[in-house]
Amino acid sequence: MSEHPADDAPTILVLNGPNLGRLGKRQPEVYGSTTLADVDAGLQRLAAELGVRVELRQTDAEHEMIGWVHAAADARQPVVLNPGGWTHTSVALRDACAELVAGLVELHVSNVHAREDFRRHSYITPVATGVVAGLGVEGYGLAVRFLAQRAGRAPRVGGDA
Ligand SMILES: O=C1C[C@@](O)(C(=O)O)C[C@@H](O)[C@@H]1O
Repeated sequence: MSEHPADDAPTILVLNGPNLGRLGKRQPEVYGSTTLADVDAGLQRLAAELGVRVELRQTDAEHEMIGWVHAAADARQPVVLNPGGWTHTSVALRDACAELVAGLVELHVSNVHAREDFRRHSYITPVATGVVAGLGVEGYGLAVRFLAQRAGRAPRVGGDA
């Protein structure tokens, strides 16, 4: 456990797509009452514990998100991505994500498989390392923990076999 990440500590990007800036007030019966600012605060505490950096961002603009993914690909950074509605619509975002090499966790706060049919198809899943869905905002921390472990910065979830 380290309070201050080392100079070479990896930065895990936590990228959020459209409407996720409204977490906390948006359909609380589906997405809960935690805001994205609350999620960020929790992730910063976790990052300090794991010895990594976490940078959380949100945008409603697809070109901005694609630019962030390109930069993450060039910098070989691990990414947690909640693509929001682009999950089900965006070939362009999937093509950008296909370039990521340091791990991509696709994350959904809600259980997309228990909702409308159109939410069951994701353009992102085939190019993701794995998917977290339906665990509420807790999923963000689990995804960060997984990517930190993958980067060699945290004990394996469940311990070493
Ligand atoms: O905006 C969102 C949020 C979501 O990605 C989730 O976090 O559960 C699920 C998507 O279907 C939806 O469009």
